[in-house]
Amino acid sequence: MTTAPARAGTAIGMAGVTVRFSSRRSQTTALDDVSLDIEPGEFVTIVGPSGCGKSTLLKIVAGLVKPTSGEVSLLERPVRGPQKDIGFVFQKAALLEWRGARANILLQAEMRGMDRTQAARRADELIEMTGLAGFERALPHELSGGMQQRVALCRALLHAPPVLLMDEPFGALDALTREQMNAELHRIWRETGTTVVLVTHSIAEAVFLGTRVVVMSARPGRIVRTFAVELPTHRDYAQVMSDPRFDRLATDLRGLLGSAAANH
Ligand SMILES: Nc1ncnc2c1ncn2[C@@H]1O[C@H](COP(=O)(O)OP(=O)(O)OP(=O)(O)O)[C@@H](O)[C@H]1O
Repeated sequence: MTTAPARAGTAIGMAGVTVRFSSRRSQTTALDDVSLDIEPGEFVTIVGPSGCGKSTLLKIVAGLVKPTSGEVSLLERPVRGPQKDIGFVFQKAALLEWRGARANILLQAEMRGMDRTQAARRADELIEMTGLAGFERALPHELSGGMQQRVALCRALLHAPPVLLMDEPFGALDALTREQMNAELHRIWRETGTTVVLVTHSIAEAVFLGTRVVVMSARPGRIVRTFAVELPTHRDYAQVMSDPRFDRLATDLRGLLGSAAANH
């Protein structure tokens, strides 16, 4: 499997980022003075109450939303518009209903004008890696929710982006499928070396996947605290769940977020 290119320096940099949305009737401060540096190869998970600006933070990095003030960089270059060096996975897989799984994955290649042979090889590697083999031609409605998200993940990884942004990608899945997807994503992250930023409402998911957990406050979103996750890089789901270090961190996070926001 091709690994994301190793890069020195900062993968994502945010300094004093504030985002205000204005309409004729109201003004919302979604992010307030957010500063965060993410190193290449990190897996940063972001938790916080609903509406605190988590999705906005990802969109800022992707260049889809412009900060009202502050600086954002991706791979040490200032973000001035939509970024190509990223993959983005949303809560809904957003697949084309009339295309099979493999053709949906290859959409990424078509949009980017990638070399067809190389893209096809990469698609097959990813299909293998995510357990989609045998379902290449299946249409989205013939796939389970978990499989649809696997297709979306493969599509986001097709061009081997150095940075992968994920906005509650497993929020709509049942608990068991979600655990499986967590374990798979963790393995894919280890194998590819991609820098990942994942937004989640699940404390368990944040701790299991993260090398660092960022906790945000209710709107206007600020970073309350970041926690380094003191768990081995190689993680087994069942083992992690019974690890006292997991329990301690999950308890700390729950305390910070308050029971209303916790969805463990
Ligand atoms: N394009 C927009 N125009 C106006 N307001 C917006 C826009 N995008 C987001 N907001 C507002 O900014 C705030 C933060 O939204 P955002 O979607 O980033 O929060 P979130 O933490 O991801 O929420 P959730 O956890 O519920 O998905 C919300 O109050 C939202 O209504």
